[in-house]
Amino acid sequence: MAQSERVLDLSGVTVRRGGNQLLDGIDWQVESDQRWVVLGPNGAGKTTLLNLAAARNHPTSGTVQVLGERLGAVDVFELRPLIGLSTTAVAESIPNGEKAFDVVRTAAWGMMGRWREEYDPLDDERAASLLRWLGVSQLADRPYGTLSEGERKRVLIARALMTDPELLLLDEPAAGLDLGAREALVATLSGLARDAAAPSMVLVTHHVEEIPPGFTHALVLSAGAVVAAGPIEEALTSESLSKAFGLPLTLTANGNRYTAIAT
Ligand SMILES: Nc1ncnc2c1ncn2[C@@H]1O[C@H](COP(=O)(O)OP(=O)(O)OP(=O)(O)O)[C@@H](O)[C@H]1O
Repeated sequence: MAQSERVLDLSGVTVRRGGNQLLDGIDWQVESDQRWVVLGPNGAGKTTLLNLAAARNHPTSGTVQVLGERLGAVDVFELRPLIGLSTTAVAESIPNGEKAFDVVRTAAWGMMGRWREEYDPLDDERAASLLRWLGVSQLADRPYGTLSEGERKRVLIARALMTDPELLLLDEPAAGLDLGAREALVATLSGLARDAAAPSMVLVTHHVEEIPPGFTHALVLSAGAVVAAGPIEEALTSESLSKAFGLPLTLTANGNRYTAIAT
């Protein structure tokens, strides 16, 4: 994309469910050349926010525009193929017996498992090259249920990229990975973040150590409200993290990686 375009535009967004206020007056804009990390404690509303961005949920009040289309005034089934999504809910919907190759390939049809759909050779090539790019092409014929957590995460990111989306949403992609697998995934996502041809990205995480270099912006959430949002070096600070997590934290930047500890 030569020129930056607005891919997400949330204005005064509130989400209420079952008497709970999940999001409270969120204003947030994401441009196509930005890569955002969303941080906050358990229950802050991160997944709720990602589900709005994924056109999987609607706000109770306020407006959400995704890729220039307003939720509530657009057929979400036309919008969803433009959005690559990797979440626990997606991971849990994949049949265990599905081959890794088909986990990726079925995204072309917006399906979770193979049925009677037909694929053209371009779909096959794309699925194979994504598995290769994520370093898991040797697993193409393995049933999804037999993959390790780290292997699954990579296959799910390949699946999220299958439709060549304009927006890529990753919910805790490094959760459950061992140190080596986490570092390898951070490096892969860093490469993607720095690729000008890659989609706009929003990555939800609990841990600053998991922020891939190349991510440009941060949104810090707490109790459904924005604590800080903007360029990562301005929004991600000891102060914003301490406020969000409710304890004194010191954030340290080591080159282009971060650590945070209680002080
Ligand atoms: N359908 C619902 N009805 C009532 N409360 C809900 C509903 N869905 C989510 N919540 C509550 O809304 C809050 C925000 O949930 P959400 O999953 O968005 O948080 P999160 O930041 O992703 O949390 P975590 O880091 O633990 O995954 C939580 O307190 C959750 O219990």
